[in-house]
Amino acid sequence: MGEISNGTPEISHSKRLDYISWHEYFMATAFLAAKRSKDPVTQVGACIVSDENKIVGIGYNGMPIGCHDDHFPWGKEGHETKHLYVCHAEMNAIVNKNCTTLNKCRMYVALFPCNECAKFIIQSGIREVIYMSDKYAQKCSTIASKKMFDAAGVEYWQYTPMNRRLVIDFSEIDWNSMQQVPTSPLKDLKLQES
Ligand SMILES: O=c1ccn([C@H]2C[C@H](O)[C@@H](COP(=O)(O)O)O2)c(=O)[nH]1
Ligand SMILES: [Zn+2]
Repeated sequence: MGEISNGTPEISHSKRLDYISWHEYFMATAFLAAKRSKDPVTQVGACIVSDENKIVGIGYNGMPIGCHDDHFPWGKEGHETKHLYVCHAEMNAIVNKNCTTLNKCRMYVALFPCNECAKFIIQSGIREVIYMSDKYAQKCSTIASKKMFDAAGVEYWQYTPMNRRLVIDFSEIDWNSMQQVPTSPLKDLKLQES
């Protein structure tokens, strides 16, 4: 929005062109979820999307309900490791689903799913997996995942972002332009109270 000479904001009648794509939106949502992870090494987020581009499930890697983040291990060495306890992002996204079926859905995920998650993905009906990192491509679990996806007909492909950076800077938000304009004294009063 620009400004015309008398100080009145100029409203554009054509649509914005710098909006993000569906892929960017859903992958960014997966990465936003990953920011909730307490894992010091690998933070994973997953976002499940219906064939109508509606988000139907989100998850990140974290300890199970009731297993406090501060009472369970986050290390990788020794007998007591995080791997015994952490719920994977994909599994959490699937169990968090807010619809009856995930048939024909796709999953956006920060890391290529392990073999256990691949089983969940296949059984849930998800048909496509879009991932960013394949850092464990050489591990048996990743090789097994790909073998199962190929056999089950689940498509998977690595996402390459169009934009290198996607920033949400709260300090840049123009709060004045987002405030509701009071229309009546009653509404004005309600706004002041809240
Ligand atoms: O399919 C997967 C595989 C792994 N995760 C989680 C589980 C752990 O919290 C980390 C992996 O930790 P490393 O230190 O990199 O071994 O990622 C997942 O959510 N989904
Ligand atoms: Zn997994």
